[in-house]
Amino acid sequence: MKITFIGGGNMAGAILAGLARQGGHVLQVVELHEDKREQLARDYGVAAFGAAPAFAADEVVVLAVKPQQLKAVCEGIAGQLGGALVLSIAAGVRVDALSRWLNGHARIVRIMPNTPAMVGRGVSGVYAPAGLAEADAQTAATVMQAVGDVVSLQAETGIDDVTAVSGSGPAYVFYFIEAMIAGAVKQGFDAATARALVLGTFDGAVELARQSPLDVATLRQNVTSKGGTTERAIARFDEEGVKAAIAAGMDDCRARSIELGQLLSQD
Ligand SMILES: NC(=O)C1=CN([C@@H]2O[C@H](COP(=O)(O)OP(=O)(O)OC[C@H]3O[C@@H](n4cnc5c(N)ncnc54)[C@H](OP(=O)(O)O)[C@@H]3O)[C@@H](O)[C@H]2O)C=CC1
Ligand SMILES: O=C(O)[C@@H]1CCC=N1
Repeated sequence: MKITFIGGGNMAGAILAGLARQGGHVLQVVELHEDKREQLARDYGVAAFGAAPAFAADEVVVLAVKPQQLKAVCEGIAGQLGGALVLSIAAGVRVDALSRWLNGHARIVRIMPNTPAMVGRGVSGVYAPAGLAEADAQTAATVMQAVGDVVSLQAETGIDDVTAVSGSGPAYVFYFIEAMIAGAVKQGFDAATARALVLGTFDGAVELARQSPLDVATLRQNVTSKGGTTERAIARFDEEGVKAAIAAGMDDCRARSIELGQLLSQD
């Protein structure tokens, strides 16, 4: 497949890394910054341009700029799309706006990926509008399956939901990891040992949750001896409202996705 990314930032780089590792694709990127173009060409062997080339109907164009930049980008490439399949990974911006900015183009799929795509462990929500050819929906899923798991979404609002869970989710996990590393350093460990202890704990706990027939609440209870040490830690987390704060943060994330859609999909 010939796949061109418009925007060569964090998320495009993560997906390109996964696609390059899979091999078998012609990969291109259009990116404003020369240093990023050079790095992407060096790291993943992609052809990197400062301006969009002309596309053809058997190509895939991935819109990977910030939502606020999308209208200008779409209007800039509308005349040279050549009927290509367009995948948008931008938060918020809806298919109807994309189609309008792309002169009525209808081959559009929305995707909400996440950065673990970089190591082939991404999770993506994919929304293909009703009326889109099944083959196009399948192509979008196939591109994202190259870098991880794919969840098909029946409604466009599902993109907002996925954003709050897995799209932004890696940041929540890194936030928790940061907090635990800081806590380990406070216990007296040097930074490298703290990192090894914490990442090892995350790896092991996730793998155990995957492999165990038990649900995660039971796995947590199994660590928590009556009258023991974990009980104290969890009691403090509950007292401080950690679970409620996480749920509220996810609600706010989803609300921002909807808000971005409303703000940016109007023109
Ligand atoms: N980061 C993430 O974890 C995720 C991001 N997304 C979505 O992916 C999209 C990209 O996000 P992210 O990679 O983080 O953003 P970045 O800002 O890292 O990447 C976008 C890149 O595109 C460049 N750019 C801007 N305008 C153009 C243009 N006209 N032509 C070519 N390149 C251009 C930007 O330059 P400049 O910096 O100068 O503007 C920047 O280098 C967003 O819409 C976001 O919602 C979705 C899921 C997860
Ligand atoms: O923070 C953002 O807006 C993007 C979308 C999902 C993850 N990063």
